[in-house]
Amino acid sequence: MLTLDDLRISLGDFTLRADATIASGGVTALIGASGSGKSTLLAAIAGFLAPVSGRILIDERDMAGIAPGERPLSILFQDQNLFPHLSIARNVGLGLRPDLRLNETQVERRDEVLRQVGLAGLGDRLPRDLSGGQQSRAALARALLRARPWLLLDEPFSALGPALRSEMLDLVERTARDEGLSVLMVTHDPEDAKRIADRTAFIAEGKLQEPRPTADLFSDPPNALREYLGE
Ligand SMILES: Nc1ncnc2c1ncn2[C@@H]1O[C@H](COP(=O)(O)OP(=O)(O)OP(=O)(O)O)[C@@H](O)[C@H]1O
Repeated sequence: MLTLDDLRISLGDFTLRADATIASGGVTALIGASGSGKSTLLAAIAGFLAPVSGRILIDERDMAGIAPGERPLSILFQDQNLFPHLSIARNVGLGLRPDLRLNETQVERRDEVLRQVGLAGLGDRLPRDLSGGQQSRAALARALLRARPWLLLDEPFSALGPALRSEMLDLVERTARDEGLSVLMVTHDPEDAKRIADRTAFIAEGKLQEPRPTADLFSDPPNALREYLGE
């Protein structure tokens, strides 16, 4: 469980408040307009931005003072997920060992995850020799190998066309379920949430609302969400 306990985060003039609980397991979407604070909230959960007040607890452990790399999560961004000078196999292997000294079992595990995301046989290529969708798959493979209980997605697939984006979302959902991960996914697109999110939390007017089952939220949206959806 991810608990945002009376949390207040500031970035310049912008302040976001969050007092909500995000259940473990499955996919939770964070939806809101551009500039509503979705990335800011993810940055705080990942440890890149210290809260002004309040607490972030992951599985009951207070994250205060815990460095980003030590938190029980992986995060994928839209850009800069892969090192351009390292092969795909090496980029992905970093998820297991930052010094890349993989033993035989780890090499097998790496190759298994490459297969799982549909990149078998492409490990020797450099990122620039893969398509955008394949690069997204490699970044996802590395996050999967890190095997942290939470996976945070900050619109990593938004540069992909609609068909590829849906394919990646389905892959995330499937692998997250197979691996027992909890996913927190930022999106500005209600269709992404409806596609894979069990629960959706809406951010508006500087505040995160408590997550609700996705179908319920969209069938009976609060006023601010209705406005956002243009209904
Ligand atoms: N480095 C910064 N300094 C000051 N204010 C910032 C900074 N980065 C973002 N902001 C402001 O913080 C607010 C929240 O931004 P954030 O990027 O979290 O929104 P978002 O919901 O993720 O938007 P988008 O969907 O466009 O990515 C915005 O009003 C933005 O202008």
